[in-house]
Amino acid sequence: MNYDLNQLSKTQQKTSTLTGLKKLLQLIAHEKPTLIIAFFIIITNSALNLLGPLIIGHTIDNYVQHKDFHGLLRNAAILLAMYTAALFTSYKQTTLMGGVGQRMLFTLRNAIFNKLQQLPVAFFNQNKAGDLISRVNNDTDKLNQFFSQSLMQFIGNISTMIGAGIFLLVINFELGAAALSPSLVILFLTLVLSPWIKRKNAANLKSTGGLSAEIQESLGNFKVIIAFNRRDYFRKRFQEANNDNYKTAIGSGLANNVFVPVYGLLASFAQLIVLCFGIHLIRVTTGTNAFTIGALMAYLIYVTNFYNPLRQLAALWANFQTAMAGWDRISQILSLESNLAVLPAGTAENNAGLLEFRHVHFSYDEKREILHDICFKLEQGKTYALVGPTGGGKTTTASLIARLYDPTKGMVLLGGKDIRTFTAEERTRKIGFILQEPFLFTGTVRDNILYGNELYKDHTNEQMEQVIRDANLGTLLAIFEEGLETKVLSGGDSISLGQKQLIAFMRAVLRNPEILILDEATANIDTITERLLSDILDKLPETTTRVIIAHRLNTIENADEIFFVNSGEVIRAGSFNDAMDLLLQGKRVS
Ligand SMILES: Nc1ncnc2c1ncn2[C@@H]1O[C@H](COP(=O)(O)OP(=O)(O)OP(=O)(O)O)[C@@H](O)[C@H]1O
Repeated sequence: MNYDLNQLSKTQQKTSTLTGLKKLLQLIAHEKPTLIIAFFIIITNSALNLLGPLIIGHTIDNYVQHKDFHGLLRNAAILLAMYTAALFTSYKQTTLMGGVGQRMLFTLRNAIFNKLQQLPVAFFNQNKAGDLISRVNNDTDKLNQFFSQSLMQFIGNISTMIGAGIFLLVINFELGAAALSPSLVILFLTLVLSPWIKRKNAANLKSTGGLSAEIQESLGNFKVIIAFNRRDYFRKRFQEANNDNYKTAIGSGLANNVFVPVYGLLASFAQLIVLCFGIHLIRVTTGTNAFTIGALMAYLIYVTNFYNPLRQLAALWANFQTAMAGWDRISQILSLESNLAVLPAGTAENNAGLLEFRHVHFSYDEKREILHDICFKLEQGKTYALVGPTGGGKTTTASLIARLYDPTKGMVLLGGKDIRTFTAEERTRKIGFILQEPFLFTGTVRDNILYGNELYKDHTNEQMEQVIRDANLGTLLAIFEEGLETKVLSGGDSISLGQKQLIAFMRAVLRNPEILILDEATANIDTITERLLSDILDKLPETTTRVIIAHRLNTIENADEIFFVNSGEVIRAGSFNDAMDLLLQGKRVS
């Protein structure tokens, strides 16, 4: 299954703005009461602002022209009260929507992070961490900016525009229609150019993700870069990514602002129409139908009330398109499903052994099959060794035992049942995997040993030390100067690689798994400590099955059975000497 977010099929990648918006609104469905209150507040705000020009027109015609100072003062007081109320509603709306935006950001980041936790290893093989970080941080923030700052302005501006439009048409239909006609050009341009604007913003977000991936890669590998003096190479790669980001940022900036001058021009044009047509109407109309100077003033203000929000909408529309482009990138993650689904529980087969590979085929991608038609069984309590040349497929075989991947064909059975019927919790309780490159989290040795192990989480350090001694791991813990409280930094740079492997070893053994897989788990450990580990392995419960991958043959001397893994085949090597022969000759015995 393809998990590369930057190579998704066109249909997976492209969602229309409307579908995207609908999905997004589902995410904030629980905010409905707040949104409704905010909506009414904004409508009130627009209504208060829209009544202003009517009162001003009325004041000019009835009080200013007749020099009625009392009437003028009364209307001025009404206007002051209305504008103060508008200020209050505007403030209230900002605080309400700011809260919605932040809560949405919080929910969204949680949703993405939870989804990332559910996705299979293949997803992380195919995507760069930097790009994922950019999606979780940068793209969600674009949505937050739109929801907390722009959405209500958006609604407010639209309602002000609609209100102003209605007033313009009701007071004098012909003049109103003439004043509104330039806005049709804007509507047309908006409809035509929106997909282009969204595309430009999507390209910019993608290149920001690429830039973030580049930074992450060079920071994560700084030792290699310094050791090989490859600073120039990474500087060049960063410059290219930065250059790309710069170009796409210019492109999106241009697209986002392309409307602004056009809006300004059309707004001035509309005012000119109102002025000319209005003066003409004042000249030609008389009596009760007379078009007054007050009406013309009100008209000019309504035209401003109509076109100013329209101009602001240009900027808001760009925010909206950026938010939608960000949302597309986020929903690409949210819509992915793990291909490691749990199947309904079935009945266990008899005589299936503890673990069985039944005609298993596997490939990481469509290009090359790594394992071909593999069949073997592992029995309870036995020790198995996987040996073979580098790149032969040992780690891949072990990864399939632990269900980090599913076979592309065939089946892996655990306790006689399809391994896919076990939940992740059940599976990880039964199978412990010490990876070739153990990863440690920032915290202490204790935090890392207890990672994913709920059993001892409430134990005090003294109780934990006793548990560790009982599991024959006391000598390993003694290697750490401050014992359980020894500090560990993410990536584990504060301790040696061998020490990391010891922590990973303790972590796996304390879970007391039915199958313990050690993938080169002693590769970085001195001979004396290695012997310690070997003793600990010997003292594991008799029922524990051990699967050991090792390049150093002395570590597999005591294995009950040795498998030779090479070129997509896993075959029984027979005795230790046969395995030696196979390794030395690079071929198998028949
Ligand atoms: N994530 C991956 N994506 C694509 N191909 C992979 C991936 N991991 C391993 N491979 C390929 O699969 C083949 C088997 O790799 P594997 O890691 O299983 O070998 P190995 O026997 O464990 O090697 P080593 O002794 O060096 O650890 C190799 O050709 C490797 O290039």
